Formats: sequence, C-alpha cells, structure tokens
Amino acid sequence: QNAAAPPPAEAPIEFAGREDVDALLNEKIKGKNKMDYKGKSEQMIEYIKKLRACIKWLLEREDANLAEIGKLNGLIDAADKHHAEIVSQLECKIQESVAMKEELQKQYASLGESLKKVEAEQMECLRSYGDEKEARIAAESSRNELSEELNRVKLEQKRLNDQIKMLQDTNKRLQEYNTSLQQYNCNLQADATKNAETIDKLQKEKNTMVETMNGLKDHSNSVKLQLEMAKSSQSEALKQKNNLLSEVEALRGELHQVRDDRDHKSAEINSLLSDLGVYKELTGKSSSELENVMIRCDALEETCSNQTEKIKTLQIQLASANEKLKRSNLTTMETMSEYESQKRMLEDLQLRLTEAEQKIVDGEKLRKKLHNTILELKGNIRVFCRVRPLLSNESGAVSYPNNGENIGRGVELMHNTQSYSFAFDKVFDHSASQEDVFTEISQLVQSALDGYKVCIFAYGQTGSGKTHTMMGNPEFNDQKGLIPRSLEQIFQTSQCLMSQGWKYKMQASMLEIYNETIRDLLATSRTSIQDGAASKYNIKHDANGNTQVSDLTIVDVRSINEVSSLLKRAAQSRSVGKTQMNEESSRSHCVFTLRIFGVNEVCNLLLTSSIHA
Ligand SMILES: Nc1ncnc2c1ncn2[C@@H]1O[C@H](COP(=O)(O)OP(=O)(O)OP(=O)(O)O)[C@@H](O)[C@H]1O
Repeated sequence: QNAAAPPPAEAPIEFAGREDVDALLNEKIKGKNKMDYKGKSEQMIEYIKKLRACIKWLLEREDANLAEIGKLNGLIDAADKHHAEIVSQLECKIQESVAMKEELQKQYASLGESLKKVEAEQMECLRSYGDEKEARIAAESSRNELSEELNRVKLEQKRLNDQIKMLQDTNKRLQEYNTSLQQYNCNLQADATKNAETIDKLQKEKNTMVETMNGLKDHSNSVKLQLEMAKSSQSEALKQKNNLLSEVEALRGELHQVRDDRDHKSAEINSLLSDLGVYKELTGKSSSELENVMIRCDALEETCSNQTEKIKTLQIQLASANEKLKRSNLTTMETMSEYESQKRMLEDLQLRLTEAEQKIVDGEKLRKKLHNTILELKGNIRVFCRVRPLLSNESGAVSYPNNGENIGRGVELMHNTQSYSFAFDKVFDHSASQEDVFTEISQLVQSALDGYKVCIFAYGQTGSGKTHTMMGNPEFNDQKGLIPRSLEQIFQTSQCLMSQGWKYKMQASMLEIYNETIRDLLATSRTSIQDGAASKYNIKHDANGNTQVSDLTIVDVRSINEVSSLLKRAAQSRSVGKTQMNEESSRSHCVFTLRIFGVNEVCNLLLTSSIHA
C-alpha cells in the first residue's frame, strides 16, 4: 500500500537568499541514535532534495543573474557608450577648459601683473601721497617758518634801515661838524699866521725902533760928548780968556789975536751952542720920539703879549679842536666800520631774504602741485548732497546710514513705506552750517587762484535751498553762502600771494537764464535787462575751452566790498525780475563768473582761470 500510494505532494522548497543556502549547507544529518541508518538516510534524501532544490534555485538564480548580467552588460555597454560620449565631451570640455584655463591663467598672470602694477602704483601713489603730504606739511611749516623769518627779516631790515639812516644822519652831522671844525681850524690857522705875521712885523718895527733908539742914544751920547768937550773947551777958552784977559794987560799984542781967537771961539761957541740947542732940541725930540716909541713899544709888547695869549688860547683851542677832530675821525672810522658791517649784514639779510623768497616760491609751487594732486585724487568732479531742515508745514523721513561704507556719504528716504538709498561724495545733513559746506569746497577755490577753472553749482527743486547754499544772506557772517565766502577767500589769498610777487586782476559778470533767455544782471540800464535786448547775448566757446557770453557787462573788481555791492546789485536786478515775472522766477538759473588773471614778475609766470558759481 505504501509503495502504491502516491507520495504526498511536497511543498516546494524555497530559498530567500544566501542565508537559507548557508543554513542548508550547515544542516547536519542526525539519526535518533547511532544505528538509526533509516532515519539518517531519509534525512539524507530530504537533504539531497533540498540540495537539488537549492541547486535549481541557484541555477535559476544564475540564469536570472546571467540575464541580469546580460541586461547589465547591455546597460553597461550603453553606459560605456554614453560614458565614451561623455568622456569625449568631457575631453572636449577638458581641452576647452584647459585652453580656457590657459587663457585664464594668462589673464590671471596678466591680471596678477597688472594687479601688482596697480598695487605698486597704488603703493607708489600712497607713498608719493604720503611723501607729498609730508613734503606739503614740511613745505607749509617751512613756508610758515619762512614767512615768520621773512617778517623777522623785514622787521630786522626795517630796524637796520632805521639804524643805517640814523647812522647816516649821525655821519652826515659828524661830517658837517668835521667840515665846520676844519673850517674853524683853517680860520684859526689863518688867524694864527696873520697874527704871527703881525707879531713879526711888530717885532721888526720894534727892532727898527730899538735900533733907531740906540742910534739916537749913540747920537745923543756923542752930542753929549761933544757938548762936554765944548763945555770943557769953553771952560778952557774961558780959562784962556781969563788968562788972556789977565794977560791982556800984559799981552796987548796978543790981545787982538786973543780977541780974534776969542771971537772965533765965541763964534765957535755960538755955533756949538746953536749945535747944542739943535742937539738939545734933537735930544728932546728923540726923547719924546723915544717915549713915543717906548709907548708904542709897550703897546706893541702888550698887543704882542695879548696876541701871544690869544695865540696860546687859540693853540689850546686848536689842540682841543684837533683832539675833537681826532675823536670825530675815530668815531667816523668806527661809524664807517659799523656802517660797513651793517651794510654787509644788510646784504647778507637781503641774500637770505632772496633765498627765503625763492624757497617760498618753490614751496608755493610744490603746494600747488600737491594741492591739485590731492584734489585730483579726491576726484575732479564731486557731487555733494545737502539736506535742508524741514519747514513747519513739511513732513518727511530722511535718515543717514551710521555703519557700512556709506557713513557720511549716504542718505535714505522713505516714500510710501518704501526706502530709497542714495550715495554721494559727501552728504551734509540738515544741521550742517554754511561754513561746513564751504570748508569742503574751499580747496577748489584755492585751485582757481592756482590757474584752474572751477565750477560750483547747485541743483535741486524749487525751495530745496540752492539760493541759500550758494548766496545765503551776505549781511550776516554765519549766513553767508558759498559765493561770498569763496570771493572773500580769493581776495584774502590773492593779498597773501602778493608777497610772492603775484598780482591779480579780477573781472566779474553775472547773468540769469530764464526760459532759455539770457539776462545781464550787472547791466546798468534797467531797460537792457528787461526789454527784448536780452536776445543779443550769445554763448561762445573757444578752442581753449573757455565759454563766453557776448555783450555781457564785465566789471573789474579790486576788493570784496566791490564784489559785495555787485552781488547786491545783481540780487536787486533779480528781484525786480521776480516781481515782474511773479511765480515763474524760481525757475531761472543764475550764473556768477569771476575771471582771474595773475602775473608773477618774480617767476615770470602768467595764469588765467575762472570760477563759475
Ligand atoms: N540749510 C538750510 N538751513 C536753513 N534754511 C534753509 C536751508 N536751505 C534752505 N533754507 C530755507 O528754505 C527756503 C528755500 O530756500 P531757497 O530759496 O534757497 O531755495 P531755492 O532752491 O533757491 O528755491 P528756488 O529754486 O525757487 O529759487 C528759504 O527760506 C531758505 O532760507
């Protein structure tokens, strides 16, 4: 029965995976005991079945795998193809990339080079900027020092000039005094010579007189001797007469002779007496003459002693005058040497002054260069925004960024809950003063004096503050706008530059453009401003980039006051226009032009520039 009976339908053995196969392979054939071969063989058969099923499953799986592999190989082939395509595309791309990379590397290298160059240039610029800044500071300080030195030198020069003048005056006075002393000395010497001559003459006269007196004395002595002799002979004769008289008696013969002798002797006596009288007279005369001579001699001696006294006094005076002369000569010499040293010092100072002036001129040139380099670095065209305070009937929301790169140069507006940001070179908020705005542009004004053309203009809607910023209220210092402040700076700086040899001439003109029509605001005749004559003005540009308006009134201005009155005149002309044209006036544009002509004869330079506002 068992053999005939069909075996029960066996449940197909299924394998889920490798674990089932491993489990099958790890199965052990165990009988109920060691001798249970039947049980073991049944288990073995079962096991073989399972193995067969497993082999089948594995074969099926292998087929499936082969099919899968075939599919996969197909897929792999397709993928390979695709891959090959992609590879070729990639290769193309890689080649392109390589080419691009090379190109980029080249560009990168050239950019690197240019970057290096730019960096080097930048470094160079920064360095030169730093150097220039330092040089500028040094130049400014040296300019200040030099101007101080110049002032000191000027003061010193003035003091020295005064001293020299004083010394020259003293010298002149001393020379005059010297001349007068010499004159006086000459006079004294002439007087002394004259006196010496007079003394000589008088001495000679005195000698002659003494000689005459001696002669007369001798003569008187001889006459006296003769008189004595005559007296003695008379007494002898008398004796003889007595003898004769006594002998008369005795000697009558001899009487006659004796009488004759006597007569003769009497005649002789008479003649001798008469001689004696003459001599006596002569002696008297001589005595009186002698007395006169003696008196004259005394007078002459007195005169002589007086003259000697005078001569002595004069000689003393002469000595003191000579002493004075010597002293004055010494003083003159000293003065002359001092004058010479002062002159040398003055020459030295003048040399230093010239050098200082040259240094100032060089410093000024450097300053100009640096100033304009700085302006160029800052940008030749700059746009500022000024926000005016809100009026009482206005509302609005304006804010300023307080971080990021736009600090101080950004402004943010709110409109219909949307925020709009703007950036400029600089933003002046509503609290900025007229001076703050001017400080920012004042360097441009300096450039105008250095020969650059400068244009400053305000742009904005009606009531935004253009007139306030540009003109302001010139009557009040803190309300003055850019135009009056610029002009003040121009005039002040041009005054300072005069010391460096610069002479400036300025010409002002002012016009208004309304509805494309030009009106001359400085025209003296009102009709020419208001009537149809306005059409005669034409705008012309020349090859040098200068723009001119024909037939416009140009006024020479020499001081800030003249410019102020011109601005007032123009404002009046404007306001007259406004009255006549009512509300449309605010749409007009006003242009103020100052032309600057500078000449420097020291450096032989000439410049023309202009400032338009
Ligand atoms: N920064 C400011 N501070 C104070 N007040 C200001 C400022 N800016 C403008 N204002 C005032 O605002 C008003 C209008 O200014 P302003 O006349 O200068 O405008 P505007 O732009 O010239 O106008 P318009 O184009 O019509 O001539 C003036 O009363 C002026 O004083």
